[in-house]
Amino acid sequence: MKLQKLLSYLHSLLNHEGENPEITSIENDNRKVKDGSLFVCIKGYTVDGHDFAQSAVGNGAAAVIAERELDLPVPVIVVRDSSRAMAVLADAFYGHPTQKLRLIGITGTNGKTTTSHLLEKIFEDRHEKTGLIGTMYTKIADKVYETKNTTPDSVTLQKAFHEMTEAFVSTAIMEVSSHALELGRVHGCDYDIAVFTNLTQDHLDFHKTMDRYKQAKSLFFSQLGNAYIENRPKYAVLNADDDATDDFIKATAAAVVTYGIDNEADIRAKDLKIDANGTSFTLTAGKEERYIQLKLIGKFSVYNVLSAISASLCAGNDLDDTIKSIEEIKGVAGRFELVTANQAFPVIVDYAHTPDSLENVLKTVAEFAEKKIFVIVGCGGDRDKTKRPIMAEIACNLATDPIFTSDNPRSEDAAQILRDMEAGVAGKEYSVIEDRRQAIVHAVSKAEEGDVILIAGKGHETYQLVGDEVLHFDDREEAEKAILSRLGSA
Ligand SMILES: CC(=O)N[C@H]1[C@@H](OP(=O)(O)OP(=O)(O)OC[C@H]2O[C@@H](n3ccc(=O)[nH]c3=O)[C@H](O)[C@@H]2O)O[C@H](CO)[C@@H](O)[C@@H]1O[C@H](C)C(=O)N[C@@H](C)C(=O)N[C@H](CCC(=O)O)C(=O)O
Ligand SMILES: Nc1ncnc2c1ncn2[C@@H]1O[C@H](COP(=O)(O)OP(=O)(O)OP(=O)(O)O)[C@@H](O)[C@H]1O
Ligand SMILES: N[C@H](CCC[C@H](N)C(=O)O)C(=O)O
Ligand SMILES: [Mg+2]
Repeated sequence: MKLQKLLSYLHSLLNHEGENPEITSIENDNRKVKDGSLFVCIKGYTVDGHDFAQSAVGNGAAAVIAERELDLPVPVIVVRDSSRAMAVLADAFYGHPTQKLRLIGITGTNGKTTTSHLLEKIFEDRHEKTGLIGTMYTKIADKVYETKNTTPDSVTLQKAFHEMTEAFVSTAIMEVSSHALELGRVHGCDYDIAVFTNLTQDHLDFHKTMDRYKQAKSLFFSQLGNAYIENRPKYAVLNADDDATDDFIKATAAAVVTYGIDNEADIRAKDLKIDANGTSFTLTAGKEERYIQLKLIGKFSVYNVLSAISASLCAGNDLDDTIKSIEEIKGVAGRFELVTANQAFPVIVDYAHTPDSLENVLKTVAEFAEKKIFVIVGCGGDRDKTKRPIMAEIACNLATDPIFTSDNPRSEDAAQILRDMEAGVAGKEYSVIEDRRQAIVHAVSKAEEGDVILIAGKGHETYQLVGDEVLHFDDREEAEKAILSRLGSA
């Protein structure tokens, strides 16, 4: 696409006329620039992309988008906010791909990955080709790509959508993080259905206050279509049991569908029965009523199922087909995943890394644990420090044997993170075993029939981030090794 054509999408009052090279790609990393790239300079949290503009030109950049004038031998287009300009340009460069897809976005503190996988199953059972973008990976039809962020930057995102349209994907499902909303990564995405799971504490290192965190989430609903087009309805699917929903109802012009358990809702679950093998409940959807039996465990799973059913109905799917798909789902990797190696007690690996998710998952474990509950839990480095003492307190209140350990210390000192956790539990009973492998071995060696071990925080992760190193580490593998070693030496 020609530079001038691309720039016309910025709708800028400033005159950008001038040279008009052919643009071959949009890049914000000078190391990815090739001949004809448009290089976008982004002032990041670590470095300033403007410092790499010269090198980008050296690598072949045909033009540069920047937030200030730069002395370069190629056209430099100055914009107010280069991240936002990048989103506009990426959407245009890739031919507005989300207008050609049914796009379902999911935001909320917990449950995004789980809900996205429930929806993926529902649409795949309808024989649709699907795309999925989220924490675990980006999946385009049958191809799976590694991802760095839950919601990637706008260029990576639009490129993925473009590839989806080329692969005849009809429904794309994606997690929309609050960081992405705040930083404009999803500008240009034309969502058809926007789902809200819940809002509880996390990411205060980034958003500073819960109110600002809520405002970031609110952007998702306020940016959802503000026109009423026949045959192109827009839906906001909201959790009636979460206080933030009232604000999102006010923020959106889209049709609102609510789901819930405790409060009145369009799609509601009642008579929940939860045990170690699954969960059952009665669903009401308007005048329809169905008995549903899930292999998924816990009240929080029912919320994810309700939001997925609601989104599916908004997409026009049949209720009974949707329920059939949901009832078949065994689980999502690293979410309440059982490690079984013939041991006498359940060992569960779960991705709870926020106060609310830890509380939910421990309360669920308490519903079927007959004796002790061991929880192995840590808190990530370079992340919200204020959640550390709270998570430690929840672990001590809801488990008999809490063990604090490391979870991706990143640039921080692992021992200091543990001290931050301990600040919340003075006088309570707990152990500290910094080495996560040893913490798992310890719990496995102590547990007996009737006990439950919960290994929280890393779920599907296959690494431990220590400093700049990515060390292979998988809770599921470690638990299995520890169990086999105990059984072998018994
Ligand atoms: C705080 C944050 O969101 N950071 C994101 C940001 O990184 P940054 O600001 O540090 O970038 P930077 O390294 O300063 O670079 C600035 C610019 O210079 C460019 N550069 C940099 C170096 C170089 O040699 N050449 C070069 O051109 C970079 O490409 C970039 O355009 O831009 C990067 C590229 O898009 C992101 O990968 C990175 O996410 C980091 C990895 C991250 O950890 N983000 C977390 C906080 C996050 O976004 N999490 C949410 C999910 C949270 C949840 O729901 O649980 C997510 O959506 O992933
Ligand atoms: N609806 C829910 N409400 C509260 N907690 C939940 C809910 N769904 C899942 N959880 C808990 O949160 C953990 C993370 O779930 P999931 O990965 O689906 O969330 P996420 O929103 O994608 O998280 P992230 O933002 O880190 O990607 C689960 O392992 C479980 O402990
Ligand atoms: N998306 C979350 C994942 C946290 C996972 C946990 N293991 C940690 O490292 O804190 C984050 O980046 O904050
Ligand atoms: Mg996720």
